[in-house]
Amino acid sequence: MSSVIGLIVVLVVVVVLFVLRALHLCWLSPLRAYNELKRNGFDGPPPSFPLGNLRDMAKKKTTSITIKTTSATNSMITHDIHSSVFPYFASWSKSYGKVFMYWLGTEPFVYIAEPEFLKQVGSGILGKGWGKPNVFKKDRKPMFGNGLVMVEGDDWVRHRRVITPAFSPANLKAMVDLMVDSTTKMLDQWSKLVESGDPEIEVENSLITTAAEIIARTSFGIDSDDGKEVFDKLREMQRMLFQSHRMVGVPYNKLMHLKQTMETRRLGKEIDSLLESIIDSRKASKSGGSRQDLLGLLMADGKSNVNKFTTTELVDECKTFFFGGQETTALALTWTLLLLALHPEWQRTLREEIKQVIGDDGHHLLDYNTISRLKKMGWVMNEALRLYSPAPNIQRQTREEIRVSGKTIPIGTNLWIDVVSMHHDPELWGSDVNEFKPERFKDDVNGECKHKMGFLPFGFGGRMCVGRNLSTMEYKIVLTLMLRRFSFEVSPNYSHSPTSLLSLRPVYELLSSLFYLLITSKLVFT
Ligand code: HEM
Repeated sequence: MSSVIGLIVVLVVVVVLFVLRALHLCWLSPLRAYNELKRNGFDGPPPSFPLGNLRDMAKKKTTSITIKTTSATNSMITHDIHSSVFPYFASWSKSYGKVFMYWLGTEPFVYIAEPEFLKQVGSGILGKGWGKPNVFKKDRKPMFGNGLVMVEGDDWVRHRRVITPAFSPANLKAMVDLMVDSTTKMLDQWSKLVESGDPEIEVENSLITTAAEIIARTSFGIDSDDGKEVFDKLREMQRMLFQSHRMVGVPYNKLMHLKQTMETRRLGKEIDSLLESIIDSRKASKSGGSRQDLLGLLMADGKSNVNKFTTTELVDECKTFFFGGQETTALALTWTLLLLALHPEWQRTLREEIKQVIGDDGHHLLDYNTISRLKKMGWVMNEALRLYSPAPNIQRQTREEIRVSGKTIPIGTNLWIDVVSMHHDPELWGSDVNEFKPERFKDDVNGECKHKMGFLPFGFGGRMCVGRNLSTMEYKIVLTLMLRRFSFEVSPNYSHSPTSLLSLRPVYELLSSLFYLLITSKLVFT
């Protein structure tokens, strides 16, 4: 009898504790954050409990897709994309300005599309002083774990110190031949398509596959088959994690999407064990961790044990680079091809530059130093990254109280920096903001943006993208090889509907692997 009473008491205590915790999580803590931000002058759309502003966001997104999806008539393709990629932010900005508060479930976010405000928020904060929103860290754990994108504090310093040398000029130079090799393989397949009389190419998919192969070979020294399995599973996971109906920020949302949560966990475990076996076979191989590619540097013990990565850390970094290393660069190239297809005069300009700098007879080798002389291609890359930034937003969490323009941002506040908005703001770029004009970058690395923090394709401060030199080199090599062999037009089958699925992609929803940017290609050099 007494044991039954004991059990009941334990159960009651557990239930009471659960209810108290849920109350704290769902009600008291958000309410305190809301009041604190309000007191400090942050306004925004009124949240409802427990969805915050999610319902309104979903509604605005659906309306924008119905309205904005356009067919491929060139004149109908607009680069004025902010209101279709982030319709809720575009709409709220009209009422609350460029800095306001909004809610993902019970998680408050300060939205920032004002470069001067961002400059002041970031001044004096070192890379290790920034946090990443806990809500995303938890949600995206199977994808990035505690890799460089998510890690914080002294651990971030340690990871960044070990990883940075992998992108040294000497290491980048050694990657050129592998990049040329993988790209040539892709272009030979394109040639076959053109010769078969079906010149329509699924550009995004082609480029993602090639970029994936490049990162697998250059950073991990593994062949494309091993890499492909990891990439396929990572993409599947991305599709699950970023489906729009998920309710990130709503307490216990994983219980509402149990099947999806279990599936994501399963994929995460499979990816981890695939990567562990790649790491193990690398350890067992003769060259082991002494190779100077990314995996070699991660595996090297360092002079002391201070820099040594645990197996879990190694796996998390591999996932981070497998994902970060291919998706963004491939999307930068995909968007560039769309822009060049719409602007044949720029295809001609770049071809002329390639001819002058590298030669067009195929005998001049592409190398690291020559590529850096492709200046106009650099302007085109910047302009493509401005109009269609593959990383459409940057997220942070404050780890100290910050005072800006008389407002206090409390510790633990989530920040959402809207890169697409800043890159499309006429107040920063002028009335031609939505036009493709690479010459903006001719004499100014910031494209004559009125504020230095208004152009952020690779992020800012100490946490700026560690792979930017690699991706610039890869971009120039792949584009050079493509332009030497093909010219591009927009296919009538292309539907312009850019969307944010972590990265900025050409089509709405990654429902299947068949949503690609379609471009008609013609062989120009035989
Ligand atoms: C066009 C190509 C690329 C774009 C637009 C891009 C964009 C970005 C942005 C905006 C950030 C800052 C994120 C933040 O502050 O939260 C970032 C960070 C990062 N990127 Fe890239 N990236 C590109 C290519 C690459 C490549 C090729 C790699 C790896 C091979 C890479 C690996 C990373 C990593 C590891 C970080 C985290 C750095 C840190 O927090 O210390 N990225 N990237």
